[in-house]
Amino acid sequence: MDPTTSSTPVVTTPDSSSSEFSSADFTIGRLFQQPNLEEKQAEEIAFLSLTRPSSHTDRPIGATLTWRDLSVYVTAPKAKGNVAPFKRVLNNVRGALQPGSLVALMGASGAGKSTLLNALACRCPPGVVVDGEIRINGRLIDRSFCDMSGYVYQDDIFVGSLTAREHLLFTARLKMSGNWTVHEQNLRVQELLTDLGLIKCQNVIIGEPGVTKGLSGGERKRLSFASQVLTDPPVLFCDEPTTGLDTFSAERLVMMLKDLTQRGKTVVCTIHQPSSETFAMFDRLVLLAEGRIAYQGSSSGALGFFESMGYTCPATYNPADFYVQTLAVIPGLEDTSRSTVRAICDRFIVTSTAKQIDLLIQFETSLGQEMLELSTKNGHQPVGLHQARWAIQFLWLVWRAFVDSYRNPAVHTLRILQKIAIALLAGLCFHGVLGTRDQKTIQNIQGALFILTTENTFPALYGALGIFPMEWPLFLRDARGGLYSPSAYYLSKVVALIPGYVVETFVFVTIAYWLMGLKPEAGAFLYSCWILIVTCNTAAACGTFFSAACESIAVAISFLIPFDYILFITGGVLISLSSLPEYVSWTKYLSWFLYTNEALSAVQWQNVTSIKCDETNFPCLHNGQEVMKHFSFDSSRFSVDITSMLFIYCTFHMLGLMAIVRRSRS
Ligand SMILES: Nc1ncnc2c1ncn2[C@@H]1O[C@H](COP(=O)(O)OP(=O)(O)OP(=O)(O)O)[C@@H](O)[C@H]1O
Repeated sequence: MDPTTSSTPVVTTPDSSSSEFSSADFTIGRLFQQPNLEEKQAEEIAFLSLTRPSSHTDRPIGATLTWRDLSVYVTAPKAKGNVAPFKRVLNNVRGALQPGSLVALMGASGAGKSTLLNALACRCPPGVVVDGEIRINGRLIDRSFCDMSGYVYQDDIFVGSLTAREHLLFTARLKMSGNWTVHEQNLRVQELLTDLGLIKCQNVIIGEPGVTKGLSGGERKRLSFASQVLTDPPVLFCDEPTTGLDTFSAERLVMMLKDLTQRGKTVVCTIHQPSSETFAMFDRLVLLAEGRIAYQGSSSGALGFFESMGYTCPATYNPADFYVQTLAVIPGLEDTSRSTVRAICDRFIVTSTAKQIDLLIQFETSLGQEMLELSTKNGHQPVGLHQARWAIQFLWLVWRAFVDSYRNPAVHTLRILQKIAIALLAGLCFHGVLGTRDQKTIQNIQGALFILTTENTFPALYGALGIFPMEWPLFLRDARGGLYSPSAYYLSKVVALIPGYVVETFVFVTIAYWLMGLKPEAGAFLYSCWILIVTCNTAAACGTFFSAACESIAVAISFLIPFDYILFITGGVLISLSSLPEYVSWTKYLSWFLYTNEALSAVQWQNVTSIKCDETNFPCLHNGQEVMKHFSFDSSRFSVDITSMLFIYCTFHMLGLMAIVRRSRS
């Protein structure tokens, strides 16, 4: 049942002949005329819930969006005395938009356009309070509306190393997997690439403006738009979609939006300074001023309304510019401007257009009530589009992270070269000084082990700090848009980093271990590799936690430095563990430096039964056991050391995950 194709208008508005909303617009009201409402309930509940019908060819149906008594408050900057914690940015506004409308939401800067758009799209940032009713086809909107509507942001954020096709496929897998088969998803991606003129550049890397070359501004915008219309949402919100585009690209984009509305979609755009041609494509206009509605209705009707107030648009003027200028608060003329705005808004409320909007809102509200009763009676709950299962989210996020990683080979090559260089340097410094089993080599061997520990700790620890701050805006947008969960994202990042740490550690240890001349046994070497791989990942887990908990790399570093300093000191090499002061000795249990040193020492000194004693050396350590004891190490704790590191690894990741979940909600 498609309300946009219904043939029987059934509601007559008080002044339908001159109405902004013709009686034919009230197709939704036909439900009230059906004598056998019960028989229609299955269809109507589907209508109410806006769920995607079962087959690919059935598109989601159009939607009427209404809002009334809508006020939005934001947290005002705290003034001295904290008198007004909230500032009202939208003041008791109401309105209605019907399927098939291309709506321009305009007004001067600060009028409240983005705030209204976000409120209607159910995408207000945390801290913004929305008071009032917003309904979609009569039903009060909730979180599921966010999943079933599209939102094209003003600034496009992508993973720049993906191609246009890969980006769309990735988004399709996450957005559509609950309702579409993989084949249908692929078809939809192909269809959009073709329809939006992206076929030519489908295999071009998206790139990052100013950093790596990739898609043009217009192509990026179209790609962003394609991501949002993948699921064919009944309502699409666009925040300044033409900003940054030349006139031709802007017109092309608005034509695409227009095309959507011709298939029954509702498209709402905030828009700044459109050209006359672009503006003419919008069939409905909502003008905001000082958080109030100054006009709402057909674009053509706006000129007449302003004229009736004595504001005539000069013939050579772009009407869009004229409206915005008339409603702007001009610096130096604030009082006059505000009284003009007040007069226009007050006048609009009493026009017949405003009355018809009120009537439509009432119809929608009563329809919503009727449907709610029906669905409650039949046990049907309205549902939105299904989010992909957690495992699918995780797998595709890992895929994206790997693609991103191998498309930046220079970074990996550089890191491996750096590891090789440091391993050669460290290896050469210790070369030839560890071989003879005498008292001097004890210190040299412990020093070599400490170098292995630190070189596999600090690069991973500090290297992980950039993981989240660098991708935070992308993550927030995707997670809040319901594309994937913070846990899937966090764990995908962790998993994607593991192979790099394993390879880098293995390369480093292989070179350094043999060049230094540590215990020449394959078993000892492999054990050492294993210990250091765990160490490297534990250090990275710690860095990942600080990265997730802090808003920038600089803040993370300032917290991390004192933290790693303590761990470093209590690592068992710089100071004998038995002589640590009581009040600080507990920190050694948090130190993976200690666990690594102890485990590596156990491997090196195991089965060392005799160490030469020079008579000048006092005290003399005769065997491996005594060396271990001297450093307050215990070889029997080897498995405890490994388990403790794994425990620290898991704890840091749990804390990191909690931090990312908390921050994504705050
Ligand atoms: N989260 C917020 N915290 C504090 N003030 C806010 C917040 N969001 C919006 N505002 C304020 O509310 C008013 C309306 O903002 P909004 O972004 O909706 O305006 P706009 O019409 O979209 O402006 P522009 O065209 O410049 O983007 C502005 O004065 C803005 O400073």
